[in-house]
Amino acid sequence: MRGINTQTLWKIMQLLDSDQVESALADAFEALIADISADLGAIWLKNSSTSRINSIVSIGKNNISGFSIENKQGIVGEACEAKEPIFVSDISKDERFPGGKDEITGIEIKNVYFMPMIYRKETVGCVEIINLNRDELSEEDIALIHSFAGIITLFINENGYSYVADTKKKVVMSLRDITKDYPSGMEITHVLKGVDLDIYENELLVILGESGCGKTTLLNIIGGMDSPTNGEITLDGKDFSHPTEKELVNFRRNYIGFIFQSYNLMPNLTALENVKFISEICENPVDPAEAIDMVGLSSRANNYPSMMSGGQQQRVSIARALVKNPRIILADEPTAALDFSTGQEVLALIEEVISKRHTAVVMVTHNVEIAKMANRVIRVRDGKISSIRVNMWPLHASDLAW
Ligand SMILES: Nc1ncnc2c1ncn2[C@@H]1O[C@H](COP(=O)(O)OP(=O)(O)OP(=O)(O)O)[C@@H](O)[C@H]1O
Repeated sequence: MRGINTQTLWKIMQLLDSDQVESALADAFEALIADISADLGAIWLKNSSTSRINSIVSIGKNNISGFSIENKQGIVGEACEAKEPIFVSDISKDERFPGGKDEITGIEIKNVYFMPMIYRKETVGCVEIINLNRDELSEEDIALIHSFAGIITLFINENGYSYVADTKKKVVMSLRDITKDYPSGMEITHVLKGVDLDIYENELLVILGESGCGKTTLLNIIGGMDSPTNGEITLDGKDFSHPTEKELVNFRRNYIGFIFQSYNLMPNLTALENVKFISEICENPVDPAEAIDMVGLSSRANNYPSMMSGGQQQRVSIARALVKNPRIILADEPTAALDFSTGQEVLALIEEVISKRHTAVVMVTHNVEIAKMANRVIRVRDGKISSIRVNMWPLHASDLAW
């Protein structure tokens, strides 16, 4: 019988001395999923104080980790209660999956395997393995899943690691099955191939991915600067899939703040004027002087961009985003042009904005260190979200190092 392969074992071993638990769990889980050729999966943990079961790591195209399951409900809860694995070989024939779909994610699944994680007779969570097309899991696959669940259960208990559910998360924007095609000559380039994503109030969502995978395209669609080819968008629960040009302009003006790598300030306007200029075109602005004060630049309010350092210019651009009182701030590589300590100060400011103003910040970066301060990290691969990780213990910007 096949054992856990060296790479998966190595990833699991890394768990033992990792302070980035979700990240290490996700890496180990990703290796297991690849090893057994499964499509998607999630690791769920039980919150011992509420019995709520939350997905803490998910691998695959859907935001499974954004979900939690109320006490004892759902099939994950069923597996946890029964303390027995549940294998559903064809969910279209199982009444627990109405319409032949997973009721939480809406994904069309062929089969799914739930392996409860049991420590000293107590269930601490569940490993879920999802196959979109495959018929059966082999005995070897099941043995691997069992070994994996056993090892991570031990690890989780050794480390006293548990999940505290956040029940108050409010979705600002939802994207469902978003695609984006660009014509290139006689061909069509499929840049986004079905993205599902919820953006929550009061969170830092970091988007990582290789160059050319579609991050900026996704950011542009979230910001209303580009339209998807297909898919649905909801804003505060209302459909926004087919906005008129006027609605789009209003959306960009009032809903979204932008922070760019290159600041994009008007050179002939002072710091305060750059911020005022934006405040005059939106509906519900903050006082521009207050926005300048919030970014710690009151003494520089009358300076022109050329008289300011890169870090100070980026602070002005944050004030300019803030002054709109936006629901979402989009930040495209906001620290890429800054040295380490200035970049860290800018990130600390972004952290403060999220905590004080409850704004969602969606940040694209190539810097994986920054992902450690995110509430969630999504990885885009070849036009799809390949994983979403919930970071239970985000670091403060001041604790980052690169
Ligand atoms: N307007 C466009 N017309 C045609 N192709 C485009 C257009 N915009 C982007 N693309 C293509 O879409 C793909 C994804 O581009 P995108 O800028 O979203 O990637 P990215 O992940 O942000 O890359 P990077 O990290 O290098 O900024 C690339 O192959 C790019 O060439």
